[in-house]
Amino acid sequence: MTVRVAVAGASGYAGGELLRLLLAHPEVEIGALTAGGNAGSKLGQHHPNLLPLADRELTETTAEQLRGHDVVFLALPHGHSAAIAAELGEDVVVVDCGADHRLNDAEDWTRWYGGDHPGTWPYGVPELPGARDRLRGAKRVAVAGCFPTVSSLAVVPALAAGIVEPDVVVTAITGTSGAGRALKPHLLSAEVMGSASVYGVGGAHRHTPEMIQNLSAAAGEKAKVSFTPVLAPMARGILATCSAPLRGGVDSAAARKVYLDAYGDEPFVHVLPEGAWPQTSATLGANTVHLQVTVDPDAGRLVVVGAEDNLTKGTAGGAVQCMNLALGLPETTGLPTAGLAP
Ligand SMILES: NC(=O)C1=CN([C@@H]2O[C@H](COP(=O)(O)OP(=O)(O)OC[C@H]3O[C@@H](n4cnc5c(N)ncnc54)[C@H](OP(=O)(O)O)[C@@H]3O)[C@@H](O)[C@H]2O)C=CC1
Ligand SMILES: CC(=O)N[C@@H](CCC(=O)OP(=O)(O)O)C(=O)O
Repeated sequence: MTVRVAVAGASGYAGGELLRLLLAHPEVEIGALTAGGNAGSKLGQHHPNLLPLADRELTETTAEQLRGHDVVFLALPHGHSAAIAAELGEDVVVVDCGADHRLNDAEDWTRWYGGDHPGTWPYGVPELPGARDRLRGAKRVAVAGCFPTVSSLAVVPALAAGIVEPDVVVTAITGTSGAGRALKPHLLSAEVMGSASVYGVGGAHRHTPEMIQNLSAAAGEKAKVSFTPVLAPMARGILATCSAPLRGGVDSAAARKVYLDAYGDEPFVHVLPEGAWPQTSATLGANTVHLQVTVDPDAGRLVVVGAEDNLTKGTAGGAVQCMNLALGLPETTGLPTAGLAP
């Protein structure tokens, strides 16, 4: 089976990571690569690491360029995917790395992103309850946000098992590539190096409703989420520390069993051996989430720590995993589980 694939937004960080993974995918042939203002330039100018594609020219992001492929990945800023997808036809698999089709609730969309809700597509975290069935054979996929991917995977098993209250605190340290590669003063090296800073504090980050959506579905009731992102001087990686009040007398061993039962058969979500704690470096470039769970008996809280590479499992790896499911390929095809550490 040869799957012809196009990538829109190929000059960006998510597009570059998609291409790195697609180059190693045995069933994929890489077709059109498109961009915005950088259309007309060579891919190698933007991603010198992608040597086999260095001489490929970036074209304009139009439906005309993207048509004629089996799969189209959209790695564009929010708000661009609905119009392009509508022009591509129903038989093409469209995998959207942006936020446009993640939220179920039209009011949530308007509140957090503005404008009319572009509609909801199957949600691209296969390991969440019921998601895999919706992704198999899907023609449209909404890849999850990077923070919701790791924090939902960290908390959903406990909520589904009813061992915690649906009142969750998430503090997640992130590298700067999460913000994309467009120039922004607060991401200059002089601002970021040697410093850690918070942003989107007090429930102001747009990933909060996406987390609430995932956690409420697992809990069977409306969940509360207090989310604080922390920018750290690293290029890639997210380390999310999540906690929630315990229900009943759950100890660390019982909590650990909940997670091993939930993820024991998952190829990409790994519960670390007892006493080992996740570190971002172990997940870099890998389509993995590393988790560890414990109970803080004095605080009466469950504490779960998760690590991922925001560009791999948090975007492009998750996107390729969903493409595999949509096409009926083995879900793990072409996806690394070995990270780049140190
Ligand atoms: N970075 C991350 O960790 C994650 C990103 N995502 C999502 O992936 C998408 C891409 O993000 P990211 O790669 O980080 O962003 P970048 O800013 O790095 O890349 C954006 C890409 O979109 C292109 N582009 C920008 N404006 C337009 C336009 N008007 N028309 C056509 N193409 C355009 C850019 O082309 P040009 O170079 O020509 O400007 C570039 O190729 C976003 O929706 C983001 O939210 C999701 C999860 C995590
Ligand atoms: C460091 C940094 O700025 N990170 C981004 C991550 C968002 C992201 O990449 O996800 P979306 O697909 O929802 O845009 C942020 O916090 O907005």
